Amino acid sequence: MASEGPRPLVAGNWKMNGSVAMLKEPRLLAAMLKDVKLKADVMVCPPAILVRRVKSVLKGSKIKVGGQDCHWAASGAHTGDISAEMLKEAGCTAVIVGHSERRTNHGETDEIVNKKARAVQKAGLKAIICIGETLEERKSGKTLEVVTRQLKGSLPEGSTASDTVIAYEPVWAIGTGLTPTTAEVAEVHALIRKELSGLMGQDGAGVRILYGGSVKPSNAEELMSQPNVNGALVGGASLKAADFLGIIKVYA
Ligand SMILES: O=C(CO)COP(=O)(O)O
Repeated sequence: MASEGPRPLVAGNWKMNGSVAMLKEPRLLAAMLKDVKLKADVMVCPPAILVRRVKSVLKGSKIKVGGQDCHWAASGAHTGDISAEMLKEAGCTAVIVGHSERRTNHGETDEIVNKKARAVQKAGLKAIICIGETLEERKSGKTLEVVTRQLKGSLPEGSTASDTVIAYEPVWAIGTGLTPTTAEVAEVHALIRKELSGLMGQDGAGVRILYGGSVKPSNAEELMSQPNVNGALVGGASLKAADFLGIIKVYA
């Protein structure tokens, strides 16, 4: 049973994967979901260069398209970057910001993530803000402290339930096949909910809190049934329509 709360979101983060040949997967997914009544929103976040093509393949389906990152400025001298406005024009309704791979590989701090999230919200899109502890931080008992600090630092002032999604992704669970226990997931999600209520007031209850990190068809049901887990951010298992469907079906 999926847990109570805001309408869930299952989002697939393709990361730096995808090609024109791979467009058959979202096409297949749209066909498979055509007559399924879902209690969740579904989204795919391909590399920016594929957004328009994925959008066109998904035309007429319920599946939404999101970006994986953006610059905090709307335009300007930022070679190699793209803005939230550009992703919006290409058909995105959300943008992931602060993924741990961006934080680690591109030195993104909470302050940078906050600016990016604000730019996404200003463009009229949903910011999917990622937070999560490293293995070292978990082992030294710092998980709750780290998650609280990242949340407070990365969430723009004035965020609302309709323009904000939080994704809790323990860094050590990403792409490793490892997941926290259900009790550990529930503990962190409860903390995030409490902090959101403190920061946003009543709106905090309506923010979707996704779990991400080695979500697969075989563990999705158990993870998604934890209190305050309102969907998933899926990496590897979102690349094949059949696997992604196996996760989405938790909400069918
Ligand atoms: O980082 C993730 C999604 O953003 C999770 O990746 P995996 O599902 O491949 O572990």
